[in-house]
Amino acid sequence: MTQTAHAPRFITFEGIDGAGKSSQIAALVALLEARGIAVEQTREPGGTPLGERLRDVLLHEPMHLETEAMLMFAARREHLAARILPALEAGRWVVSDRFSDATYAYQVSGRGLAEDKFDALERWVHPGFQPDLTLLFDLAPAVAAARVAGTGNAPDRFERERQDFFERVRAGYLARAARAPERFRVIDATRPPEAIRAEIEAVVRERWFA
Ligand SMILES: Nc1ncnc2c1ncn2[C@@H]1O[C@H](COP(=O)(O)OP(=O)(O)OP(=O)(O)O)[C@@H](O)[C@H]1O
Ligand SMILES: Cc1cn([C@H]2C[C@H](O)[C@@H](COP(=O)(O)O)O2)c(=O)[nH]c1=O
Repeated sequence: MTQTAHAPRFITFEGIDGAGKSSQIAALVALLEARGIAVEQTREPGGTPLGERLRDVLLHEPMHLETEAMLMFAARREHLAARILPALEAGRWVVSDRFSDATYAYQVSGRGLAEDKFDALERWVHPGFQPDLTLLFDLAPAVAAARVAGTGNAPDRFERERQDFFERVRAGYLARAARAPERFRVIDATRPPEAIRAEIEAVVRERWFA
């Protein structure tokens, strides 16, 4: 396995559905690996065998909002225990497509989960632990929806939500980013992929390789 001289970092990608995270995650992982850094690429909900089963339920079965929030955090608890924390302890960087900011944006802001219930779950599942860097892909829901439609894939339970839902999710993400500006980098996701890739490379270089 590749060894790294750098302290391992936990980097997350966030944004509404269709924001364009997937290909940028692959580019960042390739960039880090080219520097000799061992990287664990993962996603939420998911990232473990149990988490992937919960993902299937979460993306396709209708359920009560609090059930949805608790299942997101149940999958996350498993993800932390089985994947994220062991990787960081072993010196590997972790790049995750979504983490708890998604629960804040989708369940609290999007669906109206009580904020104190979110806070309690977050404190329970990962007290004092947050990503080192969160790249928030920001764009108008109409643009993101056109991208999702363009993939030709059958939309899941979240992707079928209306535009006003995604307006609230977007606002929730931006509010959370404003409360932790040192952790977040808000990316203008309307730009061409190459411009976004260059910005992410610059952010990572400035923070850890300058
Ligand atoms: N910067 C971009 N400009 C235009 N189209 C893009 C851009 N980035 C990605 N796309 C296209 O938009 C679609 C969605 O991209 P992608 O799957 O990367 O989004 P995502 O954020 O991972 O979505 P989800 O959260 O729904 O999985 C894909 O067809 C992709 O090719
Ligand atoms: C972690 C997390 C995710 N979601 C939603 C957001 C997306 O619509 C799906 C995951 O699909 P993706 O293709 O991997 O983006 O789940 C959520 O509502 N709450 C969460 O905590």
